[in-house]
This record gives sequence, C-alpha cells and structure tokens, in this order.
Amino acid sequence: MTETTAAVRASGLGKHYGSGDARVTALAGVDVRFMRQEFTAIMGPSGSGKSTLMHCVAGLDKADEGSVWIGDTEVTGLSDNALTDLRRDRVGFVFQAFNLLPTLTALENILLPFDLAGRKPDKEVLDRIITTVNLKDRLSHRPSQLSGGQQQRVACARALVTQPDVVFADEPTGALDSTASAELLQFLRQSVDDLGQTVVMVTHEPSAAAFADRVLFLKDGALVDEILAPTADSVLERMKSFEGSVA
Ligand SMILES: Nc1ncnc2c1ncn2[C@@H]1O[C@H](COP(=O)(O)OP(=O)(O)OP(=O)(O)O)[C@@H](O)[C@H]1O
Repeated sequence: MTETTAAVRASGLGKHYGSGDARVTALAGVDVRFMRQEFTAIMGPSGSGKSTLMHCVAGLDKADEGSVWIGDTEVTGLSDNALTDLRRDRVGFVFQAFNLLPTLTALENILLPFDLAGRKPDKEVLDRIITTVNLKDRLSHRPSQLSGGQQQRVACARALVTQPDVVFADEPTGALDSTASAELLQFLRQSVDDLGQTVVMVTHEPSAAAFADRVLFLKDGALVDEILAPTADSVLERMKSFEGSVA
C-alpha cells in the first residue's frame, strides 16, 4: 500500500479527557489508513473510542497527539478557518440523526454544501446520485414529508454530491428500521463500487458491518483486530471476544 492510495491516514493519534484520577484515554496512539474506494466499518465496545477516532480523523475534534492527513493535506495544524473549508469541500458526513434543515426541500438540502461554498454542482454527478438514492420524485418534499429512510438518503446524497475525499458515517442506520437500513447500506456500498467513493462507518451492527470491505475493531482506544471481506457471522464471531462489554 502506498501513501498515495490512502484517502485518510492517521499516526500516533492520542486523545485524553479529564485529568488526574479522572483522566480517560479515549485514543491510545492509533495508526490507521482508510484506502481510496474502500468501505471500512469501525466496531468495538461502547466507550472504546469509535466516535472519538472518527471525529479526530474527520477534523471535527482535535487530537492531543499524532497527525492526520486527508489526501495530501495535514489536517492537524490547520487553522480553524482552513479546517472549516476542508470539512465543507473534502469531507462528507452522515449522522444517526439525519441533520437536515427542516425548512429546505430535499433538493435544497442536497445542494446546501454548494450554496455554502458559492459553487455550482456538476449536473451529471447530481443526477447520478439522485437516481442512485432513488429520490427523483421526492425532491420538492421537506424532511417532515419524508420517511426516516428517505431523509437519511437525502443526507447521504448531500454528503456525496461534492465528491468528497471521504464520507464519514456515524451509526447511519441507528434510527432506521431493518428495510430502510439495508437500502441505506446498499446505497453506501454502491457509492464505493459505482461512484468510486471512500466510506468510513461506525456501527454496532454486524449485519451493517458486513456491507464493508474491511472491519476494524477498537478496544480501550486501540485498534486490536481487523477482518477483510466480512460477513455478519464472521463479525459476530469476532465480537464474541469482546463479549460483556459490547453495547
Ligand atoms: N467529552 C468527553 N468528556 C469526557 N470523556 C469523554 C468525552 N467524550 C468521550 N469520552 C470518553 O472517551 C471514551 C471514548 O468515547 P467514544 O464516544 O469515542 O466511544 P465509542 O466507542 O464511540 O462509544 P459508543 O459506542 O458508546 O458511542 C469513553 O470512555 C468516553 O466516556
């Protein structure tokens, strides 16, 4: 693996909360690479550092130690303004709680990153993404007029439409029923296979992780295991070694 094929890489990533007896090590020197056009799932017991890792590599939070690169840009060390631009232009986010703007239509929500950046979308890419997420006949609806699954597909389209270096998804199916979850995961899978996207997803669900190319396991702030070409069964089997502490 060469550095040029890593969409995101981090080395020696450390993050601590509190001090003295109350000091918690959320990340204990993590080295990780997320390769281009790869779908990676991050799993681990509750409190193992999954969200902290995602937030630090995505530039949403600052690590105490170590470095992060998105493409060839070293994220650690950027000014707050440069970080805001980088997140807007080169990173896509999907959260459990859709985070759509209620007064905007589906299409306006999808185009929001372009409005914020004062840029125009690539029409071909926009059409392709809207077709892939199957939202063509819902574009003029507001979020309250859409199902949870449709709202999350709007959030995904918004995350993908700028063709970011990487999309980070934090429990994206946490608020969806099983049918809507499977559709959403299939769409994330397609965004990697058909659109060449790079996706990193935090999940508790072995069945969700099975859509990924690779599953990383965190424990006590450290990467402790990895599965390539996962299935729900192989993930579940591996999780048993963490039994008792899985959320
Ligand atoms: N703002 C904070 N202040 C203090 N401690 C924190 C803070 N955020 C996280 N932690 C601690 O850091 C550790 C890692 O938390 P993190 O949220 O990254 O874990 P997680 O694996 O995402 O957990 P979960 O699966 O429950 O969401 C935990 O011990 C948590 O209590």
